Amino acid sequence: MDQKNIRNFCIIAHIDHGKSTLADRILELTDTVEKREMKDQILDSMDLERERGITIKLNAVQLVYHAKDGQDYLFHLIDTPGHVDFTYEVSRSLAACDGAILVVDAAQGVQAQTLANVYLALENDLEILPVLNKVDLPSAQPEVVKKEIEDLIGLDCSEAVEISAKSGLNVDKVLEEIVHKLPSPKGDKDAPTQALVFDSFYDSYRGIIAFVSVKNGTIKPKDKIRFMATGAEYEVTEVGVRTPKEVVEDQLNCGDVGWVSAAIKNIEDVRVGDTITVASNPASEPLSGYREMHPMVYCGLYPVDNARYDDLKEALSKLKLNDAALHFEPETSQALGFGFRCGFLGLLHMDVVEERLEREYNLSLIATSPSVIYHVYKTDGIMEEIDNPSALPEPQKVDHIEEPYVKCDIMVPKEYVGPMMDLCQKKRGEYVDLQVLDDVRMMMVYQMPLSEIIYDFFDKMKSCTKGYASFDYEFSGYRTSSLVKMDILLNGQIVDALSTIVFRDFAYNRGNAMAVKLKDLIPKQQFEIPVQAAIGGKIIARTNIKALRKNVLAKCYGGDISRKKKLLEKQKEGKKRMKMVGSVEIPQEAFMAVLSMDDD
Ligand SMILES: Nc1nc2c(ncn2[C@@H]2O[C@H](COP(=O)(O)OP(=O)(O)OP(=O)(O)O)[C@@H](O)[C@H]2O)c(=O)[nH]1
Repeated sequence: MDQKNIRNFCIIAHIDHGKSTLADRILELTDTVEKREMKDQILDSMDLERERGITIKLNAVQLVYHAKDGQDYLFHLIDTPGHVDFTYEVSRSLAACDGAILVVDAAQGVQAQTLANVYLALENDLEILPVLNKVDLPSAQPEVVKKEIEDLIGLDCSEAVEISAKSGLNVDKVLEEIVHKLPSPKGDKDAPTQALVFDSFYDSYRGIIAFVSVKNGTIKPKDKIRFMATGAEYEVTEVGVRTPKEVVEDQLNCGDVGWVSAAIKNIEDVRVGDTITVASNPASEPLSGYREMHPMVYCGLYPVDNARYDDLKEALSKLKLNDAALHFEPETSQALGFGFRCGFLGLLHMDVVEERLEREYNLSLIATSPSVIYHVYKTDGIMEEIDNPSALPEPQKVDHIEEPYVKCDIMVPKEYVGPMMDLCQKKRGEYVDLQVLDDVRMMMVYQMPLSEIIYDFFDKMKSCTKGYASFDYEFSGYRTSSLVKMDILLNGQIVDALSTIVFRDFAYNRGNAMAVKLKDLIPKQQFEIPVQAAIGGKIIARTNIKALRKNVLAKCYGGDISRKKKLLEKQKEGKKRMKMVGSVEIPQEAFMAVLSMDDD
């Protein structure tokens, strides 16, 4: 198709404003997906996404639109996630596009991630098309929200289409707007090939498949391609697009968004953000890639069955192809054995990775409590980056510790400013600014320690504002804090995987809350187990898990052996996610206790 009839765009929005629903309607209206195959949120192809109702991965699909001017247009649509943890996916999608549809919920108005995603789109020089969604809702106020978009973002909304992605109202008008208002790709078909790798995944038959946006030149089977960052070369076996089914094509041209298969077996060779060129006529420069993402949150992942260490290693390498923001390196724990220290962009990301490893790679895992990266300045003048509390040097060797801070932008209705300020204060937040956004809302700006945000800030914010607040944060630097390592002892033994780094003034409360929570979570065993929290050898909290004398076989009168077997099986099932540490069996939940305890 003629390059001027191609439109590459993505849909951006705050979480739940209706991106995936709009994508569904667009696929329907363009007959991309047959009616009988249509299901809700069709681009959310992972089971996990459908169950949770959120988009985790970007998804690219090609469709043909017969426009009112009588011409056919080729659209490449990329659906993107809305949650702050997946901003990395969004920024990659944006770099593959020329335009973006900005979906704003006409009842909720502009939210924190609406702004964050618009800024990302502007950084990538994208043309932005504002669309007001959910106008079917009685609470929708499209005119008010349009004004909000104009005032807060500075986008002209005089021609913004008012739609209901749910019913399909006016979605046809959005398609026409895409044709008339978004630009076509600018590249040159005859120039040396430059294709941006924006995603990849591992296919057990074909090897690694790379998703690319071809910015210049072409890619076709038999071409010898070169990954410009790694220098690896492969012969292309097949190219194609997704519609959303995989379709094989003769070649990918400048302006196309599709996949390249080249029997790539070495995971290290394919990096998201790299540029593919053709070795016989190589481009002199790679395309500008993406900002390297640095994980914000770390935790240890260990196989429940130590024998599956190598499987976990392979699974992490494969998953990384599909999730460029995931980092991992081997580590050992006295309590848990061999595993990996993994870095994530946030807690939701961590949760999703763990669940994908379990589902897609059939692993049973123990995850340790999440931690941020601390800068530990030792008395010998050396600074160590510590992402695992148990690796913190002895207190006498530590001069001072710095922790990461983030700048939080919180949008909140006026009546909740008070409770929200209380919450920020409790979380060691430092007030920066308070601005009036419009008649109803304020924007609060705080500097906060990241470690306070990653635990339960989001849930607490939701409950103290009845779900009306939204927030976004970005890393703002390291600051010195009074921090100490808190150890947990079970049966008199320190369990390294349960150590945490806490703010000194919070230590007693946290220690108590942790001991109480562990008492709840660790099942009673044949003997009494003392649970203690300690700082530098000093016990600050203590409780006991009482002994239990439960005989599961007591209920089996007589000699019914099959029933006996069943009961034993059942007991074994229950133990699956348990890890024997010393003489105490600890369930997975206990390692995450810090996330769910109430220490206020
Ligand atoms: N009433 C109404 N509900 C809608 C409309 N569009 C979407 N929804 C609902 O809003 C919810 C969120 O829609 P999604 O399309 O999943 O939102 P999303 O922006 O893709 O969410 P993430 O991918 O998780 O960021 C779903 O329950 C939809 O059914 C609409 O036009 N009207």
